[in-house]
Amino acid sequence: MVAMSAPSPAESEPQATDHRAGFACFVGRPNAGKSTLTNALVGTKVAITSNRPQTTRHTVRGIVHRPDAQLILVDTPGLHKPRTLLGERLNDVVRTTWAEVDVIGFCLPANEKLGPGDRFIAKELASIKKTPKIAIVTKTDLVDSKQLAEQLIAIDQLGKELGMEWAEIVPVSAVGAEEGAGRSPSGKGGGGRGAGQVDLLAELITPLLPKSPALYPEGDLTDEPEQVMVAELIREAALEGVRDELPHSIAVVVEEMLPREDRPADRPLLDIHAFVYIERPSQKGIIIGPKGKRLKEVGMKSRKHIEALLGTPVFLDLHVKVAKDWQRDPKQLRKLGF
Ligand SMILES: Nc1nc2c(ncn2[C@@H]2O[C@H](COP(=O)(O)OP(=O)(O)OP(=O)(O)O)[C@@H](O)[C@H]2O)c(=O)[nH]1
Repeated sequence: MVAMSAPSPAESEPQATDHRAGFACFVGRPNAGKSTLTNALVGTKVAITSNRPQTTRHTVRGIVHRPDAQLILVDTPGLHKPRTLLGERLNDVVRTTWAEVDVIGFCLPANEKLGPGDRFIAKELASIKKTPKIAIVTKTDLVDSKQLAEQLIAIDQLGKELGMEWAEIVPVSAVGAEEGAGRSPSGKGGGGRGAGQVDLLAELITPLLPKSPALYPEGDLTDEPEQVMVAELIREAALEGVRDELPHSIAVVVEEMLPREDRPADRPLLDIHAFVYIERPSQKGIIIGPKGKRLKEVGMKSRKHIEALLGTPVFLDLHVKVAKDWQRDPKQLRKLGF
């Protein structure tokens, strides 16, 4: 790090010396609201969200640009009991990330009592001494103020029990703050406060980041390759409405993204060819649906999101392929990007 000099009398560029930049990650059990919060902070849909647990596979970085700081968000999968090789690798990814970031945000939903899953993560967090931890109470729009207060106290106590000091305990609602969040709040709490609370969170994280000039060019929202982002959006659409046993069996790989030739400059079209991988032939029918209806819907839905992300019209060509037991096969895992 560059040593900071004493404030110059001219005070010509205070922002340059006070600027901070660094990495933060959100942890918490599945469904705690990590991806939604990442999107709300970044202000666009970069991490996939779903009402199903453990949908986040790739470490998607969202970049928050503020006048005084650049916050790079690393979105990790949930930490859970590993049952497969994939599970083990995901847990390794999580722990490595925790040790490397400047701040950890521990997400705890306001509407669910602290459980064994939260304690398991909190214990692991307590063992990472150096990284400051912020407790983030998510989904505050789903509870009343009494329930929120109880949760804040419980979290404070949990920290004390584990001999861990929270740098902050911050309540947030991402509803109303995120473009595309779309789910309506229950009306119990203060819906619509979302954006302000999310900004406050960014403000509280900023002083915990090291002093540094911006690390990414202004305007960059993520450094994930576009193909990975596109694959995530397709996977999200494919997961919608499928039965519980399927989510872990779906992987998406974008094989090719090419601008269509012979198009006038003002009417470009991007051809995207992607494969939806499943583990067993019996799962094919579920994904494709009667007369291909489901797959068509998946294509239409994800195409809209992809077009919004890339800012260009897209022709999406989706194929379903069986990659037998890909979760247990290291070679297949590598091929699928894990
Ligand atoms: N009402 C409300 N719902 C929220 C809020 N934040 C997230 N949710 C919902 O909670 C569910 C889970 O949110 P995610 O952001 O996908 O949770 P996650 O922690 O990233 O989940 P994994 O990827 O499974 O680890 C989704 O249905 C979200 O719409 C919030 O502030 N208010």
